[in-house]
Amino acid sequence: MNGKYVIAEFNNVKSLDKSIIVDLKYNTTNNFTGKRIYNFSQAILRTSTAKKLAKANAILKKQGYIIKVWDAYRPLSAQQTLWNAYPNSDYVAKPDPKNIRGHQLGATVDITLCTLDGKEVQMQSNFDDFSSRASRSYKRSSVQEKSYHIMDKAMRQVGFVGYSKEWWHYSDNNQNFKAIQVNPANY
Ligand SMILES: C[C@@H](N)C(=O)N[C@H](C)C(=O)O
Ligand SMILES: [Zn+2]
Repeated sequence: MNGKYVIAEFNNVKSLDKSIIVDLKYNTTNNFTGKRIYNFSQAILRTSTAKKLAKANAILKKQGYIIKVWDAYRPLSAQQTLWNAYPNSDYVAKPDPKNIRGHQLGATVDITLCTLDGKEVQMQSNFDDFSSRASRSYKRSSVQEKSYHIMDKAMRQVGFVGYSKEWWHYSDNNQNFKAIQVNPANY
């Protein structure tokens, strides 16, 4: 990324709560494309969205859990690469420069839950399992149901809305942000 990217009203989630675990899957080849999609390791979000995530993490910590972030702000170019790899709007939002939203706005985050020692809890599917297994209405086992509800309740409590087809995908209920391309490495 180059000079057209500017610092704006974004925050690195770890600067608000360093206990949040960040493991950006698209900064690795361990994602559904098998390719590295971008080259930064910072999870950044709109400042007010990041504050909500930190609040959810504080709620979860009292219950013995920590949030792990798999993806946060996603540049438009990255969204295009994901769309090219899997052009199915049920599972990947089709990028539209005239209608920037969700990850590309920095107001959406992909997460899972870990225990306080950093181990992922059992969820109903892997990240980016683009099948009915990922659906919020999937019939979960009792262990999966417990983890899902603990995470979902905390996220809803602070103002996130879960996407029906992907249990890991949460959008801030405020998406009223001016679209801007930034370089997460600057945060
Ligand atoms: C690609 C997947 N992790 C995801 O975030 N999907 C939604 C629909 C999106 O692309 O915004
Ligand atoms: Zn997502």
